[in-house]
Amino acid sequence: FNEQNFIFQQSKTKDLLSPADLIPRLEDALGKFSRRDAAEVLQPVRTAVPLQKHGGFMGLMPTYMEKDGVLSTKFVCFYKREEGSTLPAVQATVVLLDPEYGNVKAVMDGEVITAMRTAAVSAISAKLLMPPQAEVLAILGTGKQALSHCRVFTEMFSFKELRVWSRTKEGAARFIRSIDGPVQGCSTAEEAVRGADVIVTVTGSTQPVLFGQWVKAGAHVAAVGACRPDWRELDDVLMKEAVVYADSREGAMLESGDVILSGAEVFAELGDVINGTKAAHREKTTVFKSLGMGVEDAVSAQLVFDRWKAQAGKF
Ligand SMILES: NC(=O)c1ccc[n+]([C@@H]2O[C@H](COP(=O)([O-])OP(=O)(O)OC[C@H]3O[C@@H](n4cnc5c(N)ncnc54)[C@H](O)[C@@H]3O)[C@@H](O)[C@H]2O)c1
Ligand SMILES: O=C(O)[C@@H]1CCCCN1
Repeated sequence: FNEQNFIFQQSKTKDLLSPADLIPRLEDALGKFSRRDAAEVLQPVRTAVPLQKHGGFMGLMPTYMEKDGVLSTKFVCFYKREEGSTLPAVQATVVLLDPEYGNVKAVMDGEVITAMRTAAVSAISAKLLMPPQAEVLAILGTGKQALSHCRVFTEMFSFKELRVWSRTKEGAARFIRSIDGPVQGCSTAEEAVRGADVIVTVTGSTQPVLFGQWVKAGAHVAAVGACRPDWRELDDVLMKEAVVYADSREGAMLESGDVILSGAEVFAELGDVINGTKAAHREKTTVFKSLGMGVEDAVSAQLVFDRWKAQAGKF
């Protein structure tokens, strides 16, 4: 393994991935995961190794899809960042292997994959769970995930109004400069979410930033941050009032402070809704608790690899 072509840097993954191509593959992968058929998807809950000295974790996210012949793992480091910090909260690398021989097929920058697949899965949750005729989208947080969610959600849906909130003025200003199209910067999270039909929480917060009393009945919340058992983004009121969906039930029970500490029940996985085995309660307030799964990285990395092979006329 020393051929340069097999290292996919950020610019390459960016060129080769698009939400339109990725979304059907992610829907298929979420459905397969929820069937718990070991020949379709083997994906243990992520192993998180604490990096105590640096306020972070290294997550290992292996996945094997026997029928599809896909074997991969992501290494992801994520950190609790203090206000004003300009360091990234998340850094990731995805390794794609040959399941028959165990050799490495490709090493890919994981930043674009993580940003796009996470936003695409949130968009799938909104497609399934948001109220009909949703008009207002609110995003809490203005980092990388906020930008990718904004891109994917505006590509997939036609909201009439987009609002954003950041804990810092600079964060909101940077976000507003980075995107095309109108967006309303809000000075409080409450102002951003009051009356919103869809709310995306993409902050590095470890305390609730979204409170049930602000959320319109019937709204859909895609909750993407707070991925440790003692970290929160949502309060108990919201967790208890909403119908809660997760990407992985086991993941949510082990990793999500919002689920564990509120005592809320996970009603279904997104894959159960895709498979038609659980209902999509669009008429109720819904929360999709996203923690991120290796199988999402596996199909994204495979897509990058397939597109590259097709372009390069390889094999
Ligand atoms: N579910 C998933 O699959 C998945 C994937 C990637 C990232 N994440 C999580 O999403 C979150 C955002 O990731 P990112 O890559 O966009 O990070 P980022 O560092 O680019 O952005 C983080 C944003 O959160 C804000 N923030 C940080 N602490 C806050 C606080 N205490 N209160 C309010 N806002 C705060 C920052 O100002 C910034 O706007 C992180 O929690 C990350 O762990 C989840
Ligand atoms: O699935 C992921 O890639 C992310 C990384 C950061 C923490 C939460 N999960």
